[in-house]
Amino acid sequence: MASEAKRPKVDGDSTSDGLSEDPLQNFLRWCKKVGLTLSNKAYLSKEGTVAAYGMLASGDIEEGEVIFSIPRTALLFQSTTKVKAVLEEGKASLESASGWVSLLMTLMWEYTSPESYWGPYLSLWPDLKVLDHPMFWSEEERVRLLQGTGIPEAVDTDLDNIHKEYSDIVLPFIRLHPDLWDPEKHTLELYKRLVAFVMAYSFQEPLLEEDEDEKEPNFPMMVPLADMLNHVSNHSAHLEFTPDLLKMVSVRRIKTGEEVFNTYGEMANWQLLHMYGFAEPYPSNSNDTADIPMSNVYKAAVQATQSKAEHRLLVEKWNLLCQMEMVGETGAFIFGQAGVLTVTELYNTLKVVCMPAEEFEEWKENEGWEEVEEEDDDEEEKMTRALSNEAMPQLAPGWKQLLHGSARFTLDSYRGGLRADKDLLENREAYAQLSGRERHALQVRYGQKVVLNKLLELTQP
Ligand SMILES: C[S@@+](CC[C@H](N)C(=O)[O-])C[C@H]1O[C@@H](n2cnc3c(N)ncnc32)[C@H](O)[C@@H]1O
Repeated sequence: MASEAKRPKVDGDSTSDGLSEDPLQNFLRWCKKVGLTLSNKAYLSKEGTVAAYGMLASGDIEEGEVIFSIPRTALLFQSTTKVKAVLEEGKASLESASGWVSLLMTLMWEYTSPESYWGPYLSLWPDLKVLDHPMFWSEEERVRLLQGTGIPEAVDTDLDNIHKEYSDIVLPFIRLHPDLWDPEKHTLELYKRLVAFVMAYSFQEPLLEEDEDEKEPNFPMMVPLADMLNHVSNHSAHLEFTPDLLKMVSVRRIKTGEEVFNTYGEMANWQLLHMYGFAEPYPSNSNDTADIPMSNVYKAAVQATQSKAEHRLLVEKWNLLCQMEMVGETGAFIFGQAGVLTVTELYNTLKVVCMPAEEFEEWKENEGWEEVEEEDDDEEEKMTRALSNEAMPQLAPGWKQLLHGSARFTLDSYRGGLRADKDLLENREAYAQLSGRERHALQVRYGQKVVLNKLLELTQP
C-alpha cells in the first residue's frame, strides 16, 4: 500500500511502551498537548487494518458516540502555519484555479522545517515517495491498465495544472521569499508529491446551506488523527464540523476489534484510485459507477441516422444541447448500480435527440431551455423513475437504442490491456500474481464493466 515504507515499526497498542523516539507515542503526546481528545475505546494501529495506520475499537462503540475531537487550533492550513503572515500578504498572487496553492506552500514549509510545531504529526506521514496514485505511473501503464475508466484523462489534466501552477505561481513566490523557501529544496517533484498527499489526506469543510450563495472558497486543510482513518463505502464513522472543534462520530455500532472506517465521500472506484491510490474490492463499493462519455452518446446517435437530413438535424440538436450546457465535450453521464445519476442531463438529451423534426422545431420556438430550467420536483422524480434500472426495458425504442449504442461504444474503449473478467478476479493464484497497480485497475474496470453490461442487457433492442 502507498503508505507502507519508511515509517518506523510500532506496536499496535498506542499505550504500549511510551518510548520518546517512537513516532506514534510522540504523536499521541502531541495530541494531548494540543487539546485533541481520544476515547479510551479506540486506538491507532498498523495491525488489523486494511492499509498501514488505521483506527481500531478496543471496546464496543455505540452509534452517535464521539470517538475523538480536534480543536480548530490543531488543524494545519494557511491560517495556522508559522508562515501565515507571508501567505496572507501574498494572498492575491497565490490564487489559483485549484485554490490549493496556499495550503501547499504551508506544507512545503512545515514539512521541511525542523522547528515545525506540527513535527510529531508530520513524522507520522507516509514517505511521500511511496505514494502510488496513477499520476506517478508511467503514461504507458495508465493507458494499458486504465483506458476507458476516465482516470488517464483526469491525470493528464492534473499534471498540466500542477506544472502550470508551479511555474506560474509557486516558483515566483518562492523566489520572492528566499528566507523561507528554496527552489533547490522546494522542487516541482516535492510539489507534485504534496498535491497527491493533499488529495488523499486533506479534508474540506462542507458548506452550510446559507453560505452556498456566497461563493466563499472552501479550502482543504490537514486534520491530525482524522487522516489516520481508512475508508470504505460501508463506513462506521464520519467527521462533524462545529465552530470550535471537529469530531469523529460513529454512525453505527462498532464492535470491539473492528476497524473504524471514515468516509472520504460517496466515491466510485475510479475516483478512489485517482485521488487515493486504491480501489475497493468488487462488489463491496456501493457507490461504484460507470461513466458514459457524452461524446459516446453522440457517436451512437450518429450511427443511428439514416440520411444526410437526419444527420444535419442531429448536429443541430447536439449544438443546441451544448449551448444549453446540457452536454459538453468532456462531460459524462454517470450510471450507478440502480440507474443513472445524472438524470436531468440524460433525460433531456434523450428527449431532444430522439424528437421528430416537427416537434424539435416547436420545442425550439417554445425556448425549450427555459422549460428545462423550470422543471419542478415532480418532474425530476418522474425522470428518475423513468431512467431507473427497472424502467429501462420499457423505454421508447429510440431511447433504448441510443443508450445501448452508447454503452457499447464505452465498453469498446476498454479493449486491450488488462483483462477485466470474473475469472481473473476470482482465481486466487492469478490474482496474487498481479501487481498492486494491476489489482486496483482490475477492480475499477470490472466494476464499471458490470454496470455497463447491465445497461446493455436492460436496453436490449
Ligand atoms: C487518509 S489516509 C489513511 C491513513 C493511511 N492508512 C496511513 O497510514 O497513512 C488515506 C490513504 O489510506 C489508504 N487507504 C484508505 N482506505 C483504504 C482502503 N479501504 N483500502 C486500501 N487502502 C486504503 C490509501 O493509501 C489512502 O491514500
